[in-house]
Amino acid sequence: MAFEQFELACADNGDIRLLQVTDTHLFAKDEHNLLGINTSDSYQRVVEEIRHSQQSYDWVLATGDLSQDHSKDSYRRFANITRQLEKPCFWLPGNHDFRPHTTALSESGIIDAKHLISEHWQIIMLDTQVTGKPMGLLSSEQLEGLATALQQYPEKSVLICMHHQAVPVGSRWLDQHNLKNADEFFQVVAGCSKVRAVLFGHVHQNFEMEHRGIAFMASPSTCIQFLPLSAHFALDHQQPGWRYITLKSDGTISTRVCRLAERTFLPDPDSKGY
Ligand SMILES: Nc1ncnc2c1ncn2[C@@H]1O[C@@H]2COP(=O)(O)O[C@H]2[C@H]1O
Ligand SMILES: [Fe+2]
Repeated sequence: MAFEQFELACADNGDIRLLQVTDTHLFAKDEHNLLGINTSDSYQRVVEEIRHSQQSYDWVLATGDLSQDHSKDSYRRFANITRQLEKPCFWLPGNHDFRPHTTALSESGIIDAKHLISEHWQIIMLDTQVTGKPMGLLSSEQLEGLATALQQYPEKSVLICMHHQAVPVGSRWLDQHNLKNADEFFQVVAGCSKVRAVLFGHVHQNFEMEHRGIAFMASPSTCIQFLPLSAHFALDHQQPGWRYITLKSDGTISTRVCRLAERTFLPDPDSKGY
């Protein structure tokens, strides 16, 4: 199995400049919220802040859990807010996404391609969803597609994106919902020294760690934040955020996480989960 390919143009200096938004958890209805945060308002504020920032980016990557209520309208809402960024957006599914209704994404201009190719880099967007379960798993088709992509362009540096964490983030309650066959994933990437980074969502926090020579990076959600290194479910009062990533032509990466400055979005302190 091979993934459908999409050619990525680079900036004048050869860089691939990315913006990651993740875990928007949107609803169809304007007034619905997740643990006290109106997820539409928080994503809209994030997009406004990105528009006002000086940082340039050419492509948007959305790394799953775009919807919280499974509705087609929640995916239309995602596309409508994301459109304001005025850059092409690629997406991959998280555990909360509902595949029969994600068709609303492509109908609204969000790009479905999962294998993005540029002169010096390839970006591979993997599907780790197990329908109805919070944990992640790479199917044999996904592992085969990954292996095929790595073999096809052995000279290109690689960024792999997926929703779930392939390495523990250090919170017991959250790490039980991890990528269950991370060992199989590592077997496939072990054959390729060009894998530079794995970018993920799901953990609703800024996380950066090097493991087996690969940079693992997760980013704040655009809505609720989980408290890092907590054994039990706990929310953080940090604000919604996003990440910029620059893939340079020499195979190196520079990255930066940003958050909303004003403390507008505060979750319900009595939340026990969702
Ligand atoms: N209190 C909790 N304990 C364990 N898991 C939870 C709890 N609350 C929510 N979850 C699950 O953990 C997941 C982590 O992030 P998600 O947004 O994917 O969705 C969350 C839920 O599926
Ligand atoms: Fe998730």
